[in-house]
Amino acid sequence: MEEQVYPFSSAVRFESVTCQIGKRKILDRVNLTIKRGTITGVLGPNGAGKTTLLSSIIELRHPTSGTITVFGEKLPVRNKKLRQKIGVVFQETALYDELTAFENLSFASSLYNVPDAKQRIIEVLELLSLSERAHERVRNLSGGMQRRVAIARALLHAPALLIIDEPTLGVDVEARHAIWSHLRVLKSAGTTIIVSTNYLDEALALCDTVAVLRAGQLLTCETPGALVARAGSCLDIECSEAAGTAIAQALATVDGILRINQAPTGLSVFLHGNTVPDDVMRLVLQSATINGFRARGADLAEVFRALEEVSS
Ligand SMILES: Nc1ncnc2c1ncn2[C@@H]1O[C@H](COP(=O)(O)OP(=O)(O)OP(=O)(O)O)[C@@H](O)[C@H]1O
Repeated sequence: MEEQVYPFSSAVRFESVTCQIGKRKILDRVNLTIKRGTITGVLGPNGAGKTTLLSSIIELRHPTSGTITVFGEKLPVRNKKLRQKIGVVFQETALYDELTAFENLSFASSLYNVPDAKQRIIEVLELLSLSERAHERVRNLSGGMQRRVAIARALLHAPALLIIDEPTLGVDVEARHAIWSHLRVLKSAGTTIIVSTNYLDEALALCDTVAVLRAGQLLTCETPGALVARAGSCLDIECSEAAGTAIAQALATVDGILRINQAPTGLSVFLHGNTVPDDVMRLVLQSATINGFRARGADLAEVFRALEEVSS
């Protein structure tokens, strides 16, 4: 894929980056530019290479070939200055369960020599809406709150770039929204954020740009809206197999229909972003009797299928 060129200066730039283990390419000639002050989602199924991509920015993985530039410095770098600009939250929160949120942050700030630590801890707890629970043991906090404590810890040294592997993995819906909202606030304060995710709704809700990885290859890098528009919206129609065949025939030549997937229990009709579902439903009802239908956005698997159709 052609590299996306942005008018703004970049926080991170991957140029033809390949990470190979044995014969296997975990990342395969990835070209990607991440703008400063944006939230970029790295989206892909399990094993796509998301964690490897994030780890390579902090030099836990080293490319076999290609170049990674972070805030203008080419990796590998030998000074600690660059590392101090980056905060990282990986899937394991690695908090001390028996310590309070405040004590966890206090311990971390002593390790990283955070200046004016107490004040900064109060600030980050406030930022993540954790002040009221600051003196409770971490093991008594919900999964979502523990995740927020981990994010607070990564922010202690006020990093310009925050990298989070699966920010809302295993947290409930309410906590997901709270985390997204905190990340948006951080972005508006100028922090560049990179998150990996398996969830399309997370990418839609949170990200300015989505880099889609599959088997180590960057399939595309675009806005979440553009990504979803590729797969369009979908009408799931419940009907008999015979009715499904009749509907598929009736819709075969209709403009604005991307594709039709037929199954014995009905069919899924994928519509172009501009197509009005009600117009299509009128044609459906004229051509056969159905048991029911629902309109929905495309899911991640369908977005991948749409991308595969373009690249094949
Ligand atoms: N050290 C290693 N040795 C061999 N294979 C590895 C190693 N590290 C990663 N892999 C493989 O590389 C692929 C990409 O791994 P990675 O963890 O980057 O994917 P991911 O997209 O983050 O997956 P997940 O969503 O499951 O976290 C996987 O198939 C993984 O098994």
